[in-house]
Amino acid sequence: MGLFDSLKRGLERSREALNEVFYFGGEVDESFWEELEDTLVMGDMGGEIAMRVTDDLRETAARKNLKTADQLRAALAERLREFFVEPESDIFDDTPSCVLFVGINGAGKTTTVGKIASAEAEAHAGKRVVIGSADTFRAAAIEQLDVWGQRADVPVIKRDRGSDPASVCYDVLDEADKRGSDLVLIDTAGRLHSSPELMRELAKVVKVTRKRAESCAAGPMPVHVVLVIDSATGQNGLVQAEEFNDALGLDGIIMTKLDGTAKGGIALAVAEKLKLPIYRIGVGEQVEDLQRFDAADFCRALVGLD
Ligand SMILES: Nc1nc2c(ncn2[C@@H]2O[C@H](COP(=O)(O)OP(=O)(O)OP(=O)(O)O)[C@@H](O)[C@H]2O)c(=O)[nH]1
Repeated sequence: MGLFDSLKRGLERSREALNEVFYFGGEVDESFWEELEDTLVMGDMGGEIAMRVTDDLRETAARKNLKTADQLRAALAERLREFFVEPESDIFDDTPSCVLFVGINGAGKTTTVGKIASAEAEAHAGKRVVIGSADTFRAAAIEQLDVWGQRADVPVIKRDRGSDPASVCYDVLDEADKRGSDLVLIDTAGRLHSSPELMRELAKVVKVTRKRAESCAAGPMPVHVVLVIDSATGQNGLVQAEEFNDALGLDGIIMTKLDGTAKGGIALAVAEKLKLPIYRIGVGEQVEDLQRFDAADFCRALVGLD
């Protein structure tokens, strides 16, 4: 299945709901606009964005005399596209780079680190990738990363369960520095954004990593903090993103599980509210189920265009 097809399949729920709205017989009337707004709200975009999009589309339709379902669909996809932020560069391509993966429990951090390590090691022969396991809380996370590391032939730097995650990150950077690594991917333990103590611990992890990364032998290594969000968490994903951003200053987002029951709108709500780029999306559990985020494709898939 092509990338666009798997995205389309993942966003099926939103597409089907919008298909019903666009299945109007004759003229676009008041009820069309009401249904459109309701459907966008149900798609996890949030009331404010849904209202803004509907109002703007209504104005565009009147100005450009858009009447057919196809014309309106295309205009909707274009309007939605405007909410997304283009990254200045790709943090996994533009090396040297150290990326810290943060997020709530079970969001898909460990799996995403593994998928990216595999994809980057495979796509670029000679690229020196290293995985750091700073999830010292969940023993299975270390084992999971070991499996991904072996599969991708990428070293995994780890310490015993219960070790201080900030000092693990220091050691990971030390090791990466010695090896002359290009890309350092660090998994952190899942935590609730509502736990001040765990968020403080994470802020320390980020601070220590940044500090050590400044003094790499080959020059300072940029550190990026990426929030991994399970798309199926709906509007709660926005609360998570705001809290993690307040505590850490995020650089970007990765949305996982867009293949499941996700409706997709949360990606848009987070991108719009925090003005952060989405670097990758997860559309399954396997190594190949990770895509670069393409806002135009995403919006077309969301509204049911091919
Ligand atoms: N369907 C689907 N499942 C995914 C995706 N990404 C991750 N998963 C699954 O989600 C579950 C949790 O993933 P993990 O990577 O262990 O999550 P985590 O964020 O590291 O978890 P904690 O360490 O507990 O915080 C696993 O069963 C993964 O296979 C995705 O894009 N699609």
